[in-house]
Amino acid sequence: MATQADTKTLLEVNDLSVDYLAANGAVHAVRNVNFRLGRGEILGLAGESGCGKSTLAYAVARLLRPPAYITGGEVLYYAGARTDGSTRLPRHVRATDARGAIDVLQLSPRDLREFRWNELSIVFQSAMNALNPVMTVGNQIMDVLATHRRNMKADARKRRAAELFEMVGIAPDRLKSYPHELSGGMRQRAVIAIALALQPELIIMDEPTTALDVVVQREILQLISSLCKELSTALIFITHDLSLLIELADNVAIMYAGKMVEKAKSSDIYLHPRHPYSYGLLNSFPTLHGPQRIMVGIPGSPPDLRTLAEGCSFRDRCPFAFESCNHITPPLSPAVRATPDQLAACHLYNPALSSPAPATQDLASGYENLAQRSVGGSIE
Ligand SMILES: Nc1ncnc2c1ncn2[C@@H]1O[C@H](COP(=O)(O)OP(=O)(O)OP(=O)(O)O)[C@@H](O)[C@H]1O
Repeated sequence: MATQADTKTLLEVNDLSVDYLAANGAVHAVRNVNFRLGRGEILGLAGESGCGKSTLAYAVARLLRPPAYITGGEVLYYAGARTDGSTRLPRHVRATDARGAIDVLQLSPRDLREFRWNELSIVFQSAMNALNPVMTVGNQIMDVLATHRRNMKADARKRRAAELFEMVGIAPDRLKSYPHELSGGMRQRAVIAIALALQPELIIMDEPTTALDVVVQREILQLISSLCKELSTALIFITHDLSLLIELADNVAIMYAGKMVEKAKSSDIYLHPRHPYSYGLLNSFPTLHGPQRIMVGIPGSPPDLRTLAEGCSFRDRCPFAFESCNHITPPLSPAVRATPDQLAACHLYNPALSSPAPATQDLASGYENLAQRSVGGSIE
């Protein structure tokens, strides 16, 4: 748990759970998730569709609406002073608990607004289509500044808008353009400029580039990650492009059935994924660099999130599942000694239940055997 002395932690999520209360039963979309995000850290969230990535990201920003309900846990935010010594939150919002944290889930609606605008920016999947079509993009940026930086004079707002456009690689004379006069890539860059306008400490991006072609997607994501590095802004981002995620994020968290099943440095996940699901996911994408692997998809599909029992949720699709996986839920914990920061929720790394821990090659062989059995028509 972070303490006041731990100045590197920006966000700490403890035991967070979210349900969607649907007519046919509660969907347990996020289940007891724990993670910590450092200042300026880029964390990529990956996992198949429906595994709870967006729900987790929106829960952290407290953006969920019914039928979604946060059923447990806490989201702690360590505001701290910025590198320039300033702090933007009003004094009463900064009021901290003994650990020096703001409990985001307990903020009043007014304080939450202050928190969101000053500390956090969110870029949604279709953000570039959410720009106001009857207002120039320049005026949209200046509007944000006028509303939230009341002391800023009109000239300074103009200068700041031009500076932001330059930062995201658009010529400042395009500030006079209306959204329809900009290409998709430029509109997305304008959205990023707006997200950066108030110098947030944390940006959350949910598939920010899905509507763009792959070349522009890559450019935009590279721009986002280099700006975050330059400005020491922390970023949580979700994209289906796992190879890009690994390239741009410092750390990657893999989600499955509402749980975080692996979290590690990008390079560790890439070179030696520990959780069989992470291995399967990585292997579903062709890679240009790094170790050659035979591509084998993960058989089956994710479980119904309304009827989850104890045990590992991945067991029915896992080539390595054994007895304990059926009834003991594996905790997210260090997998092997060589990479202590690499956490995996898998019994294969628990010496009390299974030994020895598998190497990446063993994971590969397990999937290959499964594929061969499947081709031979003998898969159970
Ligand atoms: N309004 C809703 N009512 C009921 N269930 C929902 C609702 N919204 C999402 N869910 C369910 O919650 C689970 C998690 O969804 P979520 O969108 O967070 O996953 P995701 O990993 O972000 O998926 P994607 O990559 O497709 O965006 C899914 O099973 C989904 O069907």
